[in-house]
Amino acid sequence: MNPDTAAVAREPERVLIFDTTLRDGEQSPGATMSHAEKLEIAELLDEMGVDIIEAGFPIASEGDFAAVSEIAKRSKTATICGLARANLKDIDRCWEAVKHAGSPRIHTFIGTSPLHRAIPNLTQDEMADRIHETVTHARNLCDNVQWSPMDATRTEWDYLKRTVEIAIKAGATTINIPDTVGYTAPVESADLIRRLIAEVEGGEDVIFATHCHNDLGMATANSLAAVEGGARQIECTINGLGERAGNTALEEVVMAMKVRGDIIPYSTRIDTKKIMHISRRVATVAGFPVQFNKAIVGKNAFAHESGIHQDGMLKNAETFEIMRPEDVGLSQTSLVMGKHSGRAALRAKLKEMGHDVEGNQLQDIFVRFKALADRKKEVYDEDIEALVQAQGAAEDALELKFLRVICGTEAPQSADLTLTIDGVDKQVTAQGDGPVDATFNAIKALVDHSARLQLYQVHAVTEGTDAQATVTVRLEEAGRLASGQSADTDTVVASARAYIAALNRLLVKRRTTAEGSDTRAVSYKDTV
Ligand SMILES: CC(=O)SCCNC(=O)CCNC(=O)[C@H](O)C(C)(C)COP(=O)(O)OP(=O)(O)OC[C@H]1O[C@@H](n2cnc3c(N)ncnc32)[C@H](O)[C@@H]1OP(=O)(O)O
Ligand SMILES: CC(C)C(=O)C(=O)O
Ligand SMILES: [Mg+2]
Repeated sequence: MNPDTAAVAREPERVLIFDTTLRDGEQSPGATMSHAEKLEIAELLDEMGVDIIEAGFPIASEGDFAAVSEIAKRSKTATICGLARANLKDIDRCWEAVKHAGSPRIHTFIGTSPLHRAIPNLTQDEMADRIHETVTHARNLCDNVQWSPMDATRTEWDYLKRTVEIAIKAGATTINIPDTVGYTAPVESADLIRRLIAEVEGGEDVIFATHCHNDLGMATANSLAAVEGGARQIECTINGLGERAGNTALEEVVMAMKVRGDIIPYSTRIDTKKIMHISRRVATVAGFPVQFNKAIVGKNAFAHESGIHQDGMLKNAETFEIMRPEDVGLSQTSLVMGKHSGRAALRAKLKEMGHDVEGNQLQDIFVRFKALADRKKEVYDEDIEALVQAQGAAEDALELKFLRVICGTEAPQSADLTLTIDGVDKQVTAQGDGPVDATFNAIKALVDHSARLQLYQVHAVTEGTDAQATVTVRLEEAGRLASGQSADTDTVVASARAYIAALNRLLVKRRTTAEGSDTRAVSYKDTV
């Protein structure tokens, strides 16, 4: 008895996890992985507790052969499997690669449905003979042989039954039932496996496996239904990588069995805490980013933005989460700050960032946070820090009321500015060499001063074209330095606010200077 058959015989409720990220996953257009990347992913799969790793298709290329051989040599506990077509040359090549593993497996297949039988142009009898010959050959090389009738779910029942019986008699130890084109549905998936186990001669002596594709978005449901029908091996890939719409996602079936053990009472050997890391590695090396709302591993799978959800999460995480993020290897749930967030989440976020704010101060930051969130998709920690730092501007003598800048290829650029100066609105239009220069000239036109611009610095604090720009301005006047900082999705607005903040500080410094000898340094112009 090979180790996989023995494991299922020992524990009837055990489901073997067969990962084919490196074979079917790599067949996704553009997902090719390098030799070193394949070794890394195989090592992670082995450490995570995957039972069988389908490492490649050894006849396909020298590179595939080398990767499967090396993965076999390095394997620790996982069975290492290679794919082979229904011919002796493919099977020999496959065995040459997998034989180095502590536990090797040969997986051979042929398309049994009418559409697939037409490709090699074989009659049913000729194909039956081919299956007998190739599975016998594989079994003479290896005691762990998997056979797959490709496109099983579109194969006539009588012919499927006949071919499965031939494969079992020839020595196959696992019979995989592929839903190659993602055509089946859960009820049918369960019934097919149940019927095969009940009606196929020798059906109770082999492991039945399910290999689903996601063309109709039912791969996970179909795989779990097959298990319900008696399958004890699920074939899957990390992140659901694979041909067309992909294969069954490993993380989905494993977590479904873990979370809903009450109605899906099967177990796996997977260390689920390793899921997130391997998901990210596969996404990176395959160059296939995970969609944000992908179950289990998507960026938003444990993220909450709406105020009611965030409030509930802060009170009891179980209100809106059925899994603990730690169970899949995430450190914590993320409260995403955005236009749907409320005060409870903002207070918690500020506290996490070291700002214990309540009452009016919280309200003030909340109002500006909402205004920012209306203009920006996501408000990051750095954005909130910038809001906290910019607090207190309301008490300043100078306040930006309105700014419109005309800029583009035709110089000169001009700024139309209204400042509230000690409660009175003053307006001016000024020109300059670029939008920022025009804006600063407009400020100077309203607030006459002799301060020198010592520093003007712009940083995009977060990513994307809607990122907030943080602008820092430092002014120097009669040996006194004053800095201002502001953040806004509009760089020119942030520049104006930072300049005005620096001027406000300069005013305060001037007022607190004992002699008051340079009161002329900053004065307001009566421009209307
Ligand atoms: C559903 C699945 O995922 S099946 C696996 C699909 N994966 C891949 O195809 C990836 C690796 N494939 C390859 O690198 C290449 O296709 C190779 C090396 C296997 C074969 O390359 P080529 O010899 O140039 O053949 P080509 O790819 O053009 O056509 C496939 C051949 O395999 C035959 N074939 C396909 N499946 C089987 C099978 N299970 N058993 C026997 N022959 C098969 C086809 O009939 C065709 O044969 P023909 O050339 O005599 O008409
Ligand atoms: C090779 C087989 C098992 C396959 O990937 C499929 O049928 O989808
Ligand atoms: Mg497949």
